[in-house]
Amino acid sequence: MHADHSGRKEAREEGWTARKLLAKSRAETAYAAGEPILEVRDLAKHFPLTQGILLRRQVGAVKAVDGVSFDLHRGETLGIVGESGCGKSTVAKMITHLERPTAGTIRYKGEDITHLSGRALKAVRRNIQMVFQDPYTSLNPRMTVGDIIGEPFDIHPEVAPKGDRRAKVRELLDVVGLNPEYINRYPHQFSGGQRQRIGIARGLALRPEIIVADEPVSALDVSVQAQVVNLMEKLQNEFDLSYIFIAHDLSVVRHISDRVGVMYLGKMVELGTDEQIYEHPTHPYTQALLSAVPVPDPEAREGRERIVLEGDVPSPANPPSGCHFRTRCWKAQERCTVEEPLLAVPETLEQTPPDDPAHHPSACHFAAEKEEVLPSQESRDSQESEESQGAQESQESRDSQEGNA
Ligand SMILES: Nc1ncnc2c1ncn2[C@@H]1O[C@H](COP(=O)(O)OP(=O)(O)OP(=O)(O)O)[C@@H](O)[C@H]1O
Repeated sequence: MHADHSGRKEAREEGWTARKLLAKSRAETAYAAGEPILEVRDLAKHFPLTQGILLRRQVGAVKAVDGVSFDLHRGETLGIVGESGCGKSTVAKMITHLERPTAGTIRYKGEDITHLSGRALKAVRRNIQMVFQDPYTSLNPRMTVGDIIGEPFDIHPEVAPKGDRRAKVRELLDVVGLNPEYINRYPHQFSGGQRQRIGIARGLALRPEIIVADEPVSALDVSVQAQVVNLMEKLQNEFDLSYIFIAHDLSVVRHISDRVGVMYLGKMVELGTDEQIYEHPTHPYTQALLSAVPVPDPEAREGRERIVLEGDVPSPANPPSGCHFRTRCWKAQERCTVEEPLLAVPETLEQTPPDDPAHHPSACHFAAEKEEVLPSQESRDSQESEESQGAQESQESRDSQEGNA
């Protein structure tokens, strides 16, 4: 009986292993055929809101991320942009397994990694590293730079055996443009830009394939921001890296991104190539964000219309029904209250040819390029209709005068 039981167990385990191997080889085949390196589908994170001290009752949830989908291709940089609190960092934390998703899937090279744990998770984590926002707080002030950059080797000793570590750290310092002689210095002995280089060196230590950079330059002076962005571009080419580059400002990601996703209140509202987002935005929120980007050329600045959004971003604990942006949108209508627009090529733009830059996913029932949608255009429309009504009335009065004559 016992022998029979263990025999069945073995057979079951063999079956599992065979199924796992089959799934893995299927995943690898799919990836080899040019699949995205990372696929994120319907990702959600709802943080429970609780009440009471002893009996913590859940009274609601903060919908920090609420159904976000995108792909990342090898060697590509996907910029993710949106105002503070829209869920960018939570997306980054779920991809790097610092937060567990409430729903949705994350696939890495075709393999579902959403709920991995133990050794399998450790192996994947090596390939997906994070660079944090604030180089002033993310580096331990009591550790030397050598220890900070070399710390990931404690978890993955196979990458750098003990005797090799200092040499590897020196190499990494050199790669990010810092003097390898600084290996024994402490974070406070470096400037902000240098500290972010240390953070990047640490992110590179395990030779990852994907780096998720959560606002890596937001805490730096503008002049230093460009240097760090340039460094990240150089490293991308050198190490064949794919980036998810998060920022709250569209102008920061423009230089480095191949594609850009715009987030608002837990949702991705527009996704497109550099040209589609910056030159042909169709979602009112993207248009508003772009209108706030500083323009150095005074002539271009003069001809530009600024869209000032009214009100604050609503609470993700109680987002508006239908379209989350409708409470601040000048185009909102009844349909926006009841029907949530999905991130897809909108009905209003379906007739445009696929190679038209306006033809890209935008979560708006009334998506259209800016010149057609600005309030000034609406007022021009009503002026025109008033004028045509006036013209019609004067024609009628002329006709009646002629008739009288
Ligand atoms: N652990 C948590 N518990 C409860 N709510 C959280 C938690 N982490 C984040 N939130 C909430 O989720 C929402 C999204 O936060 P998140 O940090 O992802 O936004 P963000 O776009 O990255 O903003 P920022 O640029 O300010 O970091 C916010 O309303 C935030 O308060």
